[in-house]
Amino acid sequence: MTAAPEYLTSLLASYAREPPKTRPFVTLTFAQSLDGKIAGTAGKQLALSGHESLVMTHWLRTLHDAILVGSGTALNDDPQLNSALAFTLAFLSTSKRALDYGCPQRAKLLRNYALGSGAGRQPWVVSRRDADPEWETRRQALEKAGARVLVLPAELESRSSIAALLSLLRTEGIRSLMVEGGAQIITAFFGASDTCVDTVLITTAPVLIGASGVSYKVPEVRFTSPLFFFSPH
Ligand SMILES: NC(=O)C1=CN([C@@H]2O[C@H](COP(=O)(O)OP(=O)(O)OC[C@H]3O[C@@H](n4cnc5c(N)ncnc54)[C@H](OP(=O)(O)O)[C@@H]3O)[C@@H](O)[C@H]2O)C=CC1
Ligand SMILES: Nc1nc(O)c(N)c(N[C@@H]2O[C@H](COP(=O)(O)O)[C@@H](O)[C@H]2O)n1
Repeated sequence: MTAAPEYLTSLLASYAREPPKTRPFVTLTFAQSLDGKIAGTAGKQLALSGHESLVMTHWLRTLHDAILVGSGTALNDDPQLNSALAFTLAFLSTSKRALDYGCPQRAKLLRNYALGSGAGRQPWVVSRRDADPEWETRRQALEKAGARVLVLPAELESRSSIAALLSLLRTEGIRSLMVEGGAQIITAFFGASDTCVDTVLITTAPVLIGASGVSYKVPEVRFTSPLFFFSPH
């Protein structure tokens, strides 16, 4: 397929407009089981999406300026976040733990970038500055390995972490953001007090995982954006 499917381009048609001044357009999208689990016991990565859904996810990656995952997902899954179809740009997290993601032998995002073959763009890591001297050492190591570390500016510290993060990304020229997870990040976006999600797209797989699986929460149902479910998987 050489062009994105019409159902996705029409879903995201409004993203062609100028995004809000304080944030990019945001698509929250992930795959879950019938009992609402996004991963197995102890975070075991699960292939919940089937072929059709993965094609959709890869197209979605090409239709956004950037992809966000939490440091938990980055460290647990070591994802590629690229696409069989085009380039993507990735963010990892908003905190210090993500600075552990600095070993190019292990980190697929850094390896993709280092290959310079068009397989991936430079990963960005968003972090809060930390007084611990170790923070600076880890920042330098991660940048040496090929990432760009963005530090949340002090003036944004008083805002909720999601609003501050989105504001920073907008300032950096990101007009559309695809948020893939994991559980804490999904919960934080569902729970953010400011409206910050434009589209929610959930793939539901016809499987049950059980109580030991990883699940997200919807802290309060104040969410007004339309929900889309992708069931054929
Ligand atoms: N099925 C699917 O579609 C997907 C499944 N997954 C699964 O999800 C699991 C990982 O989920 P989880 O462990 O919850 O990790 P997350 O990927 O949600 O990352 C959690 C980390 O993100 C940072 N974070 C969380 N909330 C905020 C916030 N409000 N502001 C700033 N930073 C925040 C923190 O980083 P720090 O600790 O560094 O401060 C936190 O530890 C994995 O098992 C993975 O396989 C992941 C993506 C998609
Ligand atoms: N759409 C979707 N379906 C699933 O079944 C999944 N497990 C995920 N996980 C997300 O995709 C990342 C892995 O991507 P790569 O294949 O390495 O590019 C993983 O980290 C989750 O963000 N997504």
